[in-house]
Amino acid sequence: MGPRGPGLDGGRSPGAAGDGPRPPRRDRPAEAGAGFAGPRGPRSESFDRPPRADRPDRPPRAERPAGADGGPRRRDEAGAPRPYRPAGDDRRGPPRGEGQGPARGPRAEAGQGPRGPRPEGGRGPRPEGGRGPQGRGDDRRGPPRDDRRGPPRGRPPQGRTLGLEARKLAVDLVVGVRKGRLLDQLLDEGFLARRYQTLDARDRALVRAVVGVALRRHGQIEDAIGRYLQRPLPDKALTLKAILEVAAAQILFMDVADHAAVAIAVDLAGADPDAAPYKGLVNAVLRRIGAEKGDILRAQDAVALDTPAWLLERWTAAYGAETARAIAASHLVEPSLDLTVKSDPEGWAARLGGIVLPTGSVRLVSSGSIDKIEGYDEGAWWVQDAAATIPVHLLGDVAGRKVADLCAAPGGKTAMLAHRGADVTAVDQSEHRLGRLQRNLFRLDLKASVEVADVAEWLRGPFDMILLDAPCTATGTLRRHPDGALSKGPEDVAKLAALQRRLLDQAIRLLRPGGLIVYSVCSLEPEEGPDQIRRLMLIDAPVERVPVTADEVFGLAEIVTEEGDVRTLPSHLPNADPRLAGLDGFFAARLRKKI
Ligand SMILES: C[S@@+](CC[C@H](N)C(=O)[O-])C[C@H]1O[C@@H](n2cnc3c(N)ncnc32)[C@H](O)[C@@H]1O
Repeated sequence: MGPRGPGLDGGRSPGAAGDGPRPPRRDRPAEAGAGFAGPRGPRSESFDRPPRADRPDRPPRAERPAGADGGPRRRDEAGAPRPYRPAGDDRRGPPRGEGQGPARGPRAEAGQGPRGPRPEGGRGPRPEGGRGPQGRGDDRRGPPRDDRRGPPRGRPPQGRTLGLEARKLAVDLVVGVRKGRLLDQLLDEGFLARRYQTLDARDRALVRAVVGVALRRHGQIEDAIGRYLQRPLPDKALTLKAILEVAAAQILFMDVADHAAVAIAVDLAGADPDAAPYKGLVNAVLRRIGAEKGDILRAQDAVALDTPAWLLERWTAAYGAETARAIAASHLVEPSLDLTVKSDPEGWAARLGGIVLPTGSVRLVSSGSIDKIEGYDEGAWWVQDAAATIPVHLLGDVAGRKVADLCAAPGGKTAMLAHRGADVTAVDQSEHRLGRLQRNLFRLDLKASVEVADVAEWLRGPFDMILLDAPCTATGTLRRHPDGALSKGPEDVAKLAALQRRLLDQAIRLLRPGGLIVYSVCSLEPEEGPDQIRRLMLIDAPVERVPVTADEVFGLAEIVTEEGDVRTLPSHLPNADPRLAGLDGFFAARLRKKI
């Protein structure tokens, strides 16, 4: 399947077609532009590097708000992103979803907004006595009462610089995604990845949280910014736009004090030669968003704004309007962390504070680094969406069978196959990703033969069974990879469908007569799923479908199609707690090679 996650390590497929740089998608015309418009009023209108591994085990450290007065500080002025609570910490409840309304209304008290930019290069001492950061203590609880009145006079002011590097990196990552790169790639290799690695765990968590919200809610954020611009910002002003978006993400959706978000954005604009002339605009627009966020959020149709129109249209055609909206709505919620455990799911669920899903996966409201979760070091489990386990289940008993896992990295399915006793050969064209697969297998104490190869040209076998988890558009994993909504376009569907055809034809050649093949993709697009199987039937390929029954998929009758294939949707597996709901959108079909 195409890039998606979290896999064992949450990595995505750099090698997948359609992943290359592409101009930013602009499927919504700019509605407003450069030049502050003033208030218009709301329109109605790992295995080794886990995906969300470093969500904070505590919220990021507090920021000292720029230009803050010396008045008492409220608990929520700390820079902790609201929706990204640690597991088991239910003090704030789930992140806001569609129709849940704004997080909080505009602050009523005076003096909470930003005072405007500090003098250029303003990292130095403030004229007024500043309050220091809350430090690295557990700032979920806020500072001791007395601290809220600010630090003693003369304490060096530093709050504004706290979190600055994290925000700067968040801005650069958003720019990278807008240029067509995948977020996981950017965090995996290259200059931005190195900057990311130099941050401490909490700042890394902050970066991921801010970027995640900025991408997941990109449409609402663009809409909010557009309300206060008279003319569109220049096309090339990617950094300026990202500065606004990153700050607006915090103001609209996270538990970050508005003035802190505004002040840091103004600082970032001031430090960028192209954005510096717009410092005043940044300040004014963000302050208006802060003041009117309640009205803005109430007026927005989050599903329509945050879902690319081409995808919503496709899903409506494929699944109907109601299901299409349900799919899109599930993308607005940060997904759970699913673990595939080697044994004793109930025991692990109890130890980790999770629930056991019908698939046997353990589901957690995750936070913190996954390598800090109990059982990681001993290799008791790996990260894998519950839906991603289904293709291996469809192969049935694999013990002692010669199985080829084609397009295997980072290896979630390889691990399942090896753990079930198969003699596995894992093939992938990405050496880098196979390195991760091998590290993951090592941690799990599992074994597989590994080969770097283009599956379309790989000649081995014959195999008793084949799993082809083909590269795809990954539109079924936008919950986990919201950047996919910005980096993919309709042309990718056709491009990847052509690649899938070639890989599928080759996979059938590698299978022994009577052998089983499971074809899977994490795409919601019919061309990448059922249409591939339909084509095989039409061309009279030497395979026949072996229909899946509900019993084989844990009684989940809703995921079995009329033809006997599996189709999971992000809106499946509902839960009263939206953080525990959903499945990645997978398609899987089982075929037997004719004798
Ligand atoms: C989503 S990933 C597979 C995930 C994996 N099966 C798992 O469960 O962890 C798709 C993989 O296909 C690989 N790939 C893409 N085109 C390929 C080709 N022509 N030959 C071999 N591998 C390819 C990518 O490098 C990527 O690792």
